[in-house]
Amino acid sequence: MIAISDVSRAFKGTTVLDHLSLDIPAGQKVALLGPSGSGKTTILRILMTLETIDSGQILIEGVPMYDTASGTPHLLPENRLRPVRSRIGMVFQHFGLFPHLSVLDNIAFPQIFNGRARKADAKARAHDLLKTVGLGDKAYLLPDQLSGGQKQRVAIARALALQPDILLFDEPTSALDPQRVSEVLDIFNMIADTTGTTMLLVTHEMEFARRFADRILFFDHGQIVEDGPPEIVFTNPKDARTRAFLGLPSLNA
Ligand SMILES: Nc1ncnc2c1ncn2[C@@H]1O[C@H](COP(=O)(O)OP(=O)(O)OP(=O)(O)O)[C@@H](O)[C@H]1O
Repeated sequence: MIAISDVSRAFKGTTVLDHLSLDIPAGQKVALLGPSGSGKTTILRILMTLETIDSGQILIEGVPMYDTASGTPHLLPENRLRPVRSRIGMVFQHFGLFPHLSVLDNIAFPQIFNGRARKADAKARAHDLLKTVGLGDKAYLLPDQLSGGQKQRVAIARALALQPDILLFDEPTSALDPQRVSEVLDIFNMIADTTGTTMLLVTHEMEFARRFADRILFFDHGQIVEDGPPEIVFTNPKDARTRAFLGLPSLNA
């Protein structure tokens, strides 16, 4: 369970997240949609502790990320954050693979670096994960020898290697052609079905969101203005901003 309570964040005086509250139960598949600059990526970066909050609190499985005793939230020290952080993995838009390491080592390295596995076990697990994402025969290639869709799958396998409870994706399909998009969708659904991982995805692709998510959050100016299952949010949203974004007529028209 992710519990985001009354979180605000401003950059240079501009509010990017505005008293945002949101609970995400374990195992949910959530797509974050909305106009550019509405705060979608910022919330993922905050969950990854790549960014901090100005006010509010975030709990991951009941464990706080911030000390709020002084009134201002301070990120907890590294040793206390580690159990929270180890539950969350992120797949970045441009994959973030190490170009000089083989595909196999890209997946094995974080496990070794994080002290999760010895070299031989990490490599064995990397082989298994490569098979899972359909790249069993690409283990010894370098990332640059793969297509965009294949790199994306390696990045997913690498995130899965650390067995996160929560996986975050920032525009996972933006670098892919339509056929690859559908392959990635299949893999996402397979991960959700077989591991029960909570998945949060920022995307501009409505069709991908519709086919992937069981919950759609529509952001506007750092607030959630629509929250519901895809069959409702895409066909009959309540909020005027969501309707305008989706090209639907106003309810008052
Ligand atoms: N570290 C930062 N420093 C200054 N401004 C930032 C920083 N991070 C984000 N912003 C600004 O905050 C706003 C929200 O950014 P964010 O990336 O969360 O939007 P988004 O909804 O994900 O947009 P997009 O759909 O274009 O990716 C933007 O105006 C962005 O320029």
